[in-house]
Amino acid sequence: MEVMLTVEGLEKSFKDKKVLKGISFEVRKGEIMAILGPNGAGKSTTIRNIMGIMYPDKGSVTFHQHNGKGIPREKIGYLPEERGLYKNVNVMDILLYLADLKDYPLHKAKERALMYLKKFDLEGKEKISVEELSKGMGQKVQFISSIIHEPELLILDEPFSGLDPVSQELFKEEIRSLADNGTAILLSSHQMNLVEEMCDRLFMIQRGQKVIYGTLNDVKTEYANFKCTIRGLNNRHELENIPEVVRVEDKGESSILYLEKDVDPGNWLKQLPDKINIHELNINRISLHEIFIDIATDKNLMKEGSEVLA
Ligand SMILES: Nc1ncnc2c1ncn2[C@@H]1O[C@H](COP(=O)(O)OP(=O)(O)OP(=O)(O)O)[C@@H](O)[C@H]1O
Repeated sequence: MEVMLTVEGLEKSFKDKKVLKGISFEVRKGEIMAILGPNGAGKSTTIRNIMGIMYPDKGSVTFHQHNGKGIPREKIGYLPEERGLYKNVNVMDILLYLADLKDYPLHKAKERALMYLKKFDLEGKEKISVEELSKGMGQKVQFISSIIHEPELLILDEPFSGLDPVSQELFKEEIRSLADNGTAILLSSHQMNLVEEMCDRLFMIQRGQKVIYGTLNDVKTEYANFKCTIRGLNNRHELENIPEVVRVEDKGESSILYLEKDVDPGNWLKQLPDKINIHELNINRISLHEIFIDIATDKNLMKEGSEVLA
């Protein structure tokens, strides 16, 4: 797949604090690349450096063959973490104004604005002033403003925050459909369930450094060992002594058994001791949410220095 954006060796310090310590990744045409990490990890700083809101101390950002100040910004759409549109302007005017700033033809912008307002349940709201919109409605308008000019690269910083579940679904579907139509998407979000459902590849930062980079499948195969949830009263010690169990978490009447990497769940089940009390049993791979918590809290299911590369 064609590479749209290349981020190479980004380093950034604020005063004497180094916030980015050599961040490198790429975003390809038609894919959703998630950028993940705990609060303060450096996601928004990375995005701001890509957007030219600030410039890195070291490293480069290349969009197609352009870099630095030569990047054609009209081909990029950006939904910043900080929400905010001009307040006393009506919805259509602000959308047309922002499309015009990207040199997008007015008649096409108007058509697309009406189409998207309808899609996001804002039909008939084009004449009302932005300050009359609810927070979620405002966010929908801001999202529309980031895609109205048909950008080739779309950068979304926390697009789902503050949205109700129905609106989250609408955003999710639209983002997926943009990617399917060729837009390269860089998505930062803390909603791991949504990321897991949507993204093709992911890049995880911890303290300004890469900890994971790869396809969702690779990451799950590499880090997401199986876990077995058993409902039934059991002695923790006995559960811990079952072969290939790494750790056991007690949840009252149920226990979660985390299994070693590369365990074949079918074979593992066959050798469960008879004395284990089982009312219900589930085997699943660890979710992205759990992988994230493990890394962010330094519990580390991962081995030192291991990484997945696309
Ligand atoms: N303008 C700034 N001046 C000084 N420090 C900053 C500035 N912007 C960010 N930082 C610091 O850089 C680090 C990374 O911040 P950043 O906003 O990139 O994190 P983030 O991963 O986006 O976090 P969150 O999930 O909380 O949005 C933090 O320690 C933050 O305090």
